[in-house]
Amino acid sequence: MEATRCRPLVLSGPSGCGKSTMIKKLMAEFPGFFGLSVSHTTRKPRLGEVNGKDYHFVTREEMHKMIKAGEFVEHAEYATNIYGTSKRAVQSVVDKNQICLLDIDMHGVESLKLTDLNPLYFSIQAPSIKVLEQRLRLRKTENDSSLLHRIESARREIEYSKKPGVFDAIIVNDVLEDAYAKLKELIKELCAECCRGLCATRIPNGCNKWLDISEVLPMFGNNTDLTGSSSCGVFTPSGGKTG
Ligand SMILES: Nc1ncnc2c1ncn2[C@@H]1O[C@H](COP(=O)(O)OP(=O)(O)OP(=O)(O)O)[C@@H](O)[C@H]1O
Repeated sequence: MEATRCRPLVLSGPSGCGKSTMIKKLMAEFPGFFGLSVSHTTRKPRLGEVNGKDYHFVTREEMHKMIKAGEFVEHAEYATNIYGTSKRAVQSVVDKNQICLLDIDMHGVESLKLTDLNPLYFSIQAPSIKVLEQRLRLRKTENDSSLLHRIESARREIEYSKKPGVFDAIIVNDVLEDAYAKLKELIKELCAECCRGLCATRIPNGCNKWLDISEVLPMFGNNTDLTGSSSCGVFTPSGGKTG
C-alpha cells in the first residue's frame, strides 16, 4: 500500500534570526511529532552543545571524506567551517515517522532544490540587520570577526529570501511568540495541503495505522477539515496508519 507522508520542513535564514529557537519551541510543544535532522559540522561545539544531538561534530578530514562519498544532501562552507545535512540524518528522522525539520542556509536551500526531498521552505528573518546584530552579540557566541562575517552573509540571505518562488513563506521574527504562532499557523495550513495528497514523498509499505492529522498534531485542533482526501494523514511516531 502506498501513502503520502508529510513533507520535511526547512527553516532557513540569516544566522541569529531565530531558527534554532523556533525549532526548539516546536519540538518542546509537540514532543515526538517533529524530528530534527542533525547536521554535521567541523566547527567546535559551543557551551552546552551535545554531539549527535545539536550537531555531529567532525574533523575537516572526516567531512571531506563524507562529501566525496556523496553522503550529504547539502553542504556548505560558512565562517571557515563546513556544515552539511547527511542523507542518513534525514532518513533517520523519516524512519521514526516524524516530520523532519531542517535548519539550513541559502546554499543548503539551493542544493535541496536539486534533490527529490520536496520540503516546504520557510524563511525566518529578523526585523532588521541591527536587531540581528544585537541578538548575535547577546548570544555571546561570536568574536568581532565572525560577527562581521555573519552580518555580511545575513545581507545575502535577506536578498536571497526575496527571490520569487524560493520560499513557501517568510516569517519575520520580531516578537518571538508572534513569530512562533505564525510558524505553527503556516505549518497547519501547508501541511493540511500536503496531507491532501500534494505531497511528493511516497513510501511503499510498512503502514498499518492511519490517523487524521488533527488527532496527531495538537496544533491542528479538532476543526481542521481534511475530509475528502483519499490519503489524508501523517505517520505517528510509532508508525502505522488508521482509517
Ligand atoms: N524574537 C526574538 N527576540 C529576541 N531574541 C530572540 C528572538 N528570537 C531569537 N532570539 C535570540 O536570538 C539569538 C539567536 O537565535 P538563534 O540561536 O535561535 O538563531 P539561529 O537562526 O538558529 O542562529 P544560527 O544560524 O547562528 O544557529 C538567541 O540568543 C535567541 O535566544
